Amino acid sequence: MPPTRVQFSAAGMEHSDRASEETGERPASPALWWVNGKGGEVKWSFGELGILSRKAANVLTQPCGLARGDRVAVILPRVPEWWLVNVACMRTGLVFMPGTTQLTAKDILYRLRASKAKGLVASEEVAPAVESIVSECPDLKTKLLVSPRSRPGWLSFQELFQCASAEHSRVETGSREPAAIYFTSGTSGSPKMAQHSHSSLGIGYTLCGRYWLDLESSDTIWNMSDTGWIKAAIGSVFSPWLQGACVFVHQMAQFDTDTFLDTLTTYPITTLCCAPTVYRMLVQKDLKSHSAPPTPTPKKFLKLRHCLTGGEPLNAEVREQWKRQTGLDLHEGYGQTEVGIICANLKGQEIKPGSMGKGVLPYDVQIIDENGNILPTGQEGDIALALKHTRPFSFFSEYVDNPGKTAATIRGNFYVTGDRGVMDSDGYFWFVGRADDVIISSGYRIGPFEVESALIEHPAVVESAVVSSPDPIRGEVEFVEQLPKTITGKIKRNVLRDQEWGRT
Ligand SMILES: Nc1ncnc2c1ncn2[C@@H]1O[C@H](COP(=O)(O)OP(=O)(O)OP(=O)(O)O)[C@@H](O)[C@H]1O
Repeated sequence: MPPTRVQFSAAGMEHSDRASEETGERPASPALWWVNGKGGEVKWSFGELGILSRKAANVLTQPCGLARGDRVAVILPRVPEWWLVNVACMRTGLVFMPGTTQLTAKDILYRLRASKAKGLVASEEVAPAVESIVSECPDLKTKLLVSPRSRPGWLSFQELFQCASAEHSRVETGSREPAAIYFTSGTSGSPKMAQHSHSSLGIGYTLCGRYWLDLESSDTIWNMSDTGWIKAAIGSVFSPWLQGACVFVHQMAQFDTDTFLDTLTTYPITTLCCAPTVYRMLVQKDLKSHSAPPTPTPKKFLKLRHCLTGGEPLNAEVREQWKRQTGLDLHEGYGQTEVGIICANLKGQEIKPGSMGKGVLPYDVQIIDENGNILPTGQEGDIALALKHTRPFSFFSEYVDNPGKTAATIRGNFYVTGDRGVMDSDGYFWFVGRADDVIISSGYRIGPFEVESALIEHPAVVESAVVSSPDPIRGEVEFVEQLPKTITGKIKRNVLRDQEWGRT
């Protein structure tokens, strides 16, 4: 690995920091470049990130009293401290458990109790929700507030950080030791606690950073994912830093398309990663004046060259409009909290509109039947990953405290994703739907995504969701102002289905 790359775990990171400092080969661009649109700006080199994260590590272990293996819930918006606490947890062997600030008191209670978290790092906006439930969390021993103001009952990150030492001896964590717990989106039920190791995060995202995100140390990636989801680990921590690339963050109070487009014309962002919902909103605007360089328009994107999306299906119509208006392809990835990226449209590969691309390394992706047999190309079945002799190094370790659910993901020699799809004769995968969402009508199996993609072609339809309904004759489509979504922005088809079936 070239010396400009940052290696994880913390041991590799410190070694790499030092080696590249000595040879002067550190990337010119910062490790983290944060702006808030109100004049606030933070730029940290990899060396500064090293020093500051050692201070943060001392805050977590000394005044907070947390120790290797303890679970720490981190509920912060996109503030620079989120990145510090993330690296500090790696250095100290603490298990990082991110959560979005959109969590309600009930959600936080569920997460703290289910995980038996010992520590909590939160921002001011979630402090009242935490205070309303904290008496029901007997395992929680420390609450750390990231805010310029202090608050009774909380330790202050800012105060402790000021006087913390920058000397810290990292914990020598093992490759299979827990590094993080991610709660899944909860699209199909209660969120599950997918536990990742220092190997699955630390090494697992190398290939994704190099090949799907196409990052090099001269790149700057803007990944819009909320800090609470694994997509933030993929696009805002491990994949970029393993390539020595700069992570760009714009902390917007609220997403708005004008600010978004202005950011791309102001900062040298080369790589953009957003949920399909964001692209669906953007293509409603006139983007012609925002094309990629070298088009000489006054408002061109400064450096944008590679656009990515994932998390839910991308309709071919949206991809076409984005390409037509900006001149840029959208490279879709398909993945899961549990195993990272499974299929993707890699740079240089032909994109087949509507397909989520080919299986990516280190996985052998197959379509299988209910008995674990590989199906011929063109036939719909369960999307699965072949398990050879050992569990792939990039796999989650388990669903915490849920051996039944962990075991249910295995069928014969395969890990089953829970999604249905088809592989064509060129090896491209086509998403049909989650196994639970597939609609059975008059004996036919209908993938909701295919119908949704047809509906969205109509100019009056921004987005669509198709679910089954108990009336076999009724075939009408309902027009609504808004679709129910998870806090990640994914359409909750299970809520629509429950409405249709009178289960709400
Ligand atoms: N490019 C994509 N195309 C279609 N579906 C996708 C794509 N990327 C991700 N998905 C869907 O998202 C799922 C993974 O999402 P995530 O790990 O956030 O949990 P979730 O399945 O949404 O939540 P839960 O497991 O709690 O219901 C995939 O299994 C798939 O159903």
